[in-house]
This record gives sequence, structure tokens and C-alpha cells, in this order.
Amino acid sequence: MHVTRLDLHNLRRFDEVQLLPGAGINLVTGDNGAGKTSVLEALHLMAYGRSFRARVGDGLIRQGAEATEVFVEWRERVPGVGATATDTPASGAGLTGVDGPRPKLGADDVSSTIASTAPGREETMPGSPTDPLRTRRAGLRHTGRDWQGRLDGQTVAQLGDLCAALAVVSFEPGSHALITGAAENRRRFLDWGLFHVEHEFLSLWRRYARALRQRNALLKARSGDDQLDAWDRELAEAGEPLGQHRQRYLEAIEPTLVRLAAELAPGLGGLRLEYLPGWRREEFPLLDALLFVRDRDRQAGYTSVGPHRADWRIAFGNVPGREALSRGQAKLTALSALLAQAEHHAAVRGDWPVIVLDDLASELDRHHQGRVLAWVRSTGAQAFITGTEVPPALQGPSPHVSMFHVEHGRITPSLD
Ligand SMILES: Nc1ncnc2c1ncn2[C@@H]1O[C@H](COP(=O)(O)OP(=O)(O)OP(=O)(O)O)[C@@H](O)[C@H]1O
Repeated sequence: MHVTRLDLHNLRRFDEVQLLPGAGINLVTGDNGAGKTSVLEALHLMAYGRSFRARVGDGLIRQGAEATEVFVEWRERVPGVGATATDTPASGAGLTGVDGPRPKLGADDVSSTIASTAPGREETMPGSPTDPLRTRRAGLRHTGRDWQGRLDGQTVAQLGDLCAALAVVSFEPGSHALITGAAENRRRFLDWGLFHVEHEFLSLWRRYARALRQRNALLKARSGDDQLDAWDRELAEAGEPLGQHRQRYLEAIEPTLVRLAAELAPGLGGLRLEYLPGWRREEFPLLDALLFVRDRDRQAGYTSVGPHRADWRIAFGNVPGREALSRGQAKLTALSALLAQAEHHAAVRGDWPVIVLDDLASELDRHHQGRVLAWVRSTGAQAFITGTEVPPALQGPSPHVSMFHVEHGRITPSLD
């Protein structure tokens, strides 16, 4: 999939900007604090419902404004559908700061902009003569307390429905937390990877989350066994397959992650991944485990076993990765995991997710930057990359690279 238009309104220092990116690599340059990362945050927000720096609303809304609004239009492959040509591909890349009369992006405007074109039009694109592409549109308005979202002209009831539609894989300065941070980061990696490739996983996840909330409320209220029995069954019925999906997903990306890690950091050999289910699954079904800990959970007021306590780890032989890795290696391992996630997405959906690489030059040395950029080019995926300068690997004119410059709250195409 590739983004053909991104509109930001009242997002961090941007008043109103529109970006028309190219289908290949989009490099966004500018001085420190210019607003480069904010562009990537907007994409991440539309794909995950949160920025990678903050939860939605926390700091994203431009000072003094009521709400942040983001509108994104993208094209994605529709596997197994006959090709038709009913739309015109976006003309070349370009990015314009929008001055003067205000916004096409108020809450109602977000809705009407999205609704203004029928969803699901299909088209053929140069280079993929038989694979149909459809155009999709999503808009999100967030006030910090509440939000409104539209997807393909329809109001969405839950943020996850909107976010599961656009697949973005982001590598940014905080990404090493995937390896060295809390288990929540690693569960989120698996869950969002799955939301984007298996849309039905979202229903399973919601069913589990609801059962967990109910069980925890009953535990806090010291409810009787009859009520807990019913929610234990529901939790186990959703939790068992949830864990299996996650484990299968991890097993599916493992060979690619191992290959990419060996390519990016030759010292990272002999690596393997292990899924930790969140209860002693080899000894008990989840239902038995829940019953076994019920009294203890009643005392504590929360559920102590289940997939919400799951984790996964990378190990070299018997040494857990978190302890064996240097900071740089942790970063490269996280990058390998994210790129493996992108490759898996492409293999399953027949389409690449959008790749976001924030501040690449400060995260990776020249050698590794070159390797990652060569990987991006070889995939043909659309990528958004920020930096204070043009990295050596992207210098010189190329039809696959579009350059943009951020300055004074505006974003303009640049020819450097
Ligand atoms: N809520 C907000 N309202 C207005 N301006 C904000 C808000 N949040 C952040 N900013 C400003 O937006 C800019 C942040 O931009 P961003 O982090 O995207 O810059 P950057 O170009 O990626 O910088 P760097 O190269 O230092 O990482 C800063 O100038 C900051 O002061």
C-alpha cells in the first residue's frame, strides 16, 4: 500500500499542511525541531491510534487549538480481484503548506472529504498491470478527550477499526524498547502485526479484553464462584486461540527476523525466538489455570494469568537477548523484527505496509543506513524517512526518491 495524500491540521507546530508523497522513498529533511517527526507521527497515529511519542491527544494537538485532525488517502492491493482501471494515479510527488483561508479539515470536513469519493475504486498502476489497487481514505479528529473517525466514507465506532486498515511499520528512536523495554511493547508488536494481517484477530482480541475487564471487576467486587465460572470460560475460550495466533505469528516471522538480524549485525548469530504464553500452558489449559489462581486473584483484585501477561524473547543459546545485547545490537534487533513484520505482511497480504524510519542518521551508522535503504529499495515499499540531511545513500537524482523540506511550519518539495 502507499499513501497518496496526507493532510495535517493543528498537529504539533503545523497549522495546516498537505503532503502528496511519492510511491517510493520520501525523505523529509529539516532542522532540529522543524517538525519532521510530526509528519511520521501522523501516519503512526492513523495506523495505531497513538503517536509513537505520546498517546493520542497528549501533546499532539497544536498549542491553543481544540483538536488535531489527520486525513490520509492511500492505495492498496486487492488480492484475487480482476483488474479494472477506473481511476487516475496521483500525479507526481509534492508537498504544500496551505496558507490563507482555513481548513478543509474541520470535524465535518474530515467526514465530508472522506465521503466525497466512493470507496473501493479499483485501478491498475504502472508496474503492476494485473493487480488491482483500491483507493481508501481515513480521517481522524481528536480533542484529547474524544475522537471522531471516518473510514471510506463511514463513521467508525471503534478506533481500532480505523487503525487496522492502514498498515504502517515504524522504526524510531524509541524502538529498542521492543527488545529492552516492558513486555507490553512486545505484546503490542504481535497484536498490531496481527490486526494488520488478520482482521478477524481484532474481534478475538476485543472478546478477550472484554472478558478480562469483566473478570477483574468481579474479582474486585469479591463476587461468587458462579459468576466467575462464566467469565473464566469466556476468557479461556478467547484466550487459548489468542495465544495460538500470537505464537504462530512469532514462528512465521522468526526465520526472516533471524536472516535480517544476521545481515544487519553479523554478530547476532544463533538467535531464536520464544513465546511465553502468560501461564504454564504446557501443564494446564487456561481454564484450569484460572481456577487454580482464583482465590489468589480475588485477594489481589486482578487476573494474574493469561495472554495479557504473555511475552516473547530473543535468546542466543540459553542467554536471554535483553542481557546479552549491547544498546546498538538491541536497536538492530528491533529493526530486524520490524522489517520482518513488514516482510510477513507483504507475504500474507500481497502488499507492503508503509515503512516509517524516523531520524535514521542518528539511529544508525552510515553502513547500516545504506543496508536498510538498500532493503527498502529492493522491496519497492513506500517509505517515509526523516533526517537533518540527505543520507549518502539517497544523494543524487532518483525517480524513486521524493524529497521534502520542513521549515517554519511548512513542508515544501525540495530538489536537493
Ligand atoms: N502541541 C504543540 N503545539 C505547538 N508546537 C509543538 C507542539 N508539540 C511540539 N511542538 C513543536 O513542534 C516541533 C516538534 O517537531 P518534531 O519533533 O517533529 O521536529 P523534528 O524536526 O523531528 O526535530 P528533531 O530533528 O529535533 O527530532 C518543535 O519545534 C516543538 O516545539
